[in-house]
Amino acid sequence: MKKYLEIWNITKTFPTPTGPSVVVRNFDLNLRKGEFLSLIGHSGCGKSTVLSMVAGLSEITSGGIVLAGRQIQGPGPDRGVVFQSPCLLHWMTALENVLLGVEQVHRQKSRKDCIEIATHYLELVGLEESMHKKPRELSSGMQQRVGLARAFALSPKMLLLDEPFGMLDSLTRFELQEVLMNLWAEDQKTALMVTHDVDEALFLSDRIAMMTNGPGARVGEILEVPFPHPRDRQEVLEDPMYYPLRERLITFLEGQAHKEKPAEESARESVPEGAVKTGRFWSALWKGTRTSA
Ligand SMILES: Nc1ncnc2c1ncn2[C@@H]1O[C@H](COP(=O)(O)OP(=O)(O)OP(=O)(O)O)[C@@H](O)[C@H]1O
Repeated sequence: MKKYLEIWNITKTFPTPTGPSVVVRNFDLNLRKGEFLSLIGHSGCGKSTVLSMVAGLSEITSGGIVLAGRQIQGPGPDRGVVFQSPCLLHWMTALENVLLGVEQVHRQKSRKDCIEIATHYLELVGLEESMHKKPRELSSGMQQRVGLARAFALSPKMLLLDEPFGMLDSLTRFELQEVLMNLWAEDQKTALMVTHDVDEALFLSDRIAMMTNGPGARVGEILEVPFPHPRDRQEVLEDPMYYPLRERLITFLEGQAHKEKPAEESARESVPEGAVKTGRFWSALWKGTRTSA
């Protein structure tokens, strides 16, 4: 496989009052150009930590990350990041929020051209009627559409999505999964997404990397998702491969839930106050067929 993103043997240690806490250890993962890969695992295993190292927002303790042949050494416009909350500037309209990044990335382009780019992506996410509204006039789903448009409009080399629909209700989440799929179909951006939702991962991804539980988490297994693009949700759900693939994900995660931590690591694991994550994943998993946090 030709590697576009190479996460090579990374370890991340956080200092804590009771000693260093190793969140991920010897973590390897490669993505090819244009691939959509989801990272799935239990709450607190280190998914967001990995994503923020790729975003350049968190330092790597050891190992390295290379994107398109260049080592990542900090944040940069070559990576568009979408978080759970879009964090829009409240005094600017949707268009101005998108334009801000576009003008910074395309400094050589005229304002008119930049407006065209921003408008194009806002139209793609279905906000042609609302692009002159301010965030407070938009629903949370519409705000996240602006967040997606903003990330794609930067023309980044890759997209990093950290539970982008985690705060939305199911119907809005489905709608936005379609929006993301359409954006991705137009641009074929290499994408790394963190999610708790196995159905979301199966609908959107080419591959799903399953993380072991921390401390010292790494990729335990990788699942190929064979459904052809463009995908239609109903067709995906009716595909005879769908439930066996879903079962494989759940079996892996269930296996991790029952695995004991190595005594040495258990003793060293320390969760600082305020950084504790809840066990939302598993309570949600067994409450219904859908597995989202
Ligand atoms: N700045 C920090 N200092 C110390 N420990 C941290 C810090 N940030 C994260 N951690 C710890 O690292 C571990 C992994 O956190 P992370 O947010 O990456 O997990 P996650 O898999 O994304 O969880 P969730 O699915 O609940 O969002 C957790 O135990 C967390 O408490």
